[in-house]
Amino acid sequence: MDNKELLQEAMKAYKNAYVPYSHFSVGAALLDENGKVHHGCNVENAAFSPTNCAERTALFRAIADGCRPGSFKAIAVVGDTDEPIVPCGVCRQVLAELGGLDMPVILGNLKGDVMETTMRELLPHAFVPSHLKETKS
Ligand SMILES: O=c1ccn([C@H]2C[C@H](O)[C@@H](CO)O2)c(=O)[nH]1
Ligand SMILES: [Zn+2]
Repeated sequence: MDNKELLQEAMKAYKNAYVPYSHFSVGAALLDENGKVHHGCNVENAAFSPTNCAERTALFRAIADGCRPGSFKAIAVVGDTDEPIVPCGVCRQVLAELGGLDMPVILGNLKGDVMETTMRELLPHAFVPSHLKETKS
């Protein structure tokens, strides 16, 4: 599956976004090592803070379905932004741990603009699980 196809999968998830508060839909498509696509959309809540972004919905869904951290091939994300959408800070932290620092991150918008990057670029000096092992008890 190429970047364009994965962005199209993200567009399918975009249509399922539950966004009664922001009216800002986001879709994500996460490609696993077996070629399966795990879809995610943002799911909002009247209390606001329980809102889950599209990226984390896709990652948590894949983990719940048995995929393991670091095993993903790529994630594509789309939103209705002037430039390709970028993940929020919370999602960057989760993407760094579950996706890994070198996972390709394909960012797009409805106009067809595309930017390909990695978590290493989006979250430099990321706090990752190996840092916890540096604390001796
Ligand atoms: O990369 C992003 C940026 C924002 N959102 C969601 C959170 C909220 O529902 C809405 C507005 O921030 O968009 C995502 O899902 N992914
Ligand atoms: Zn987010």
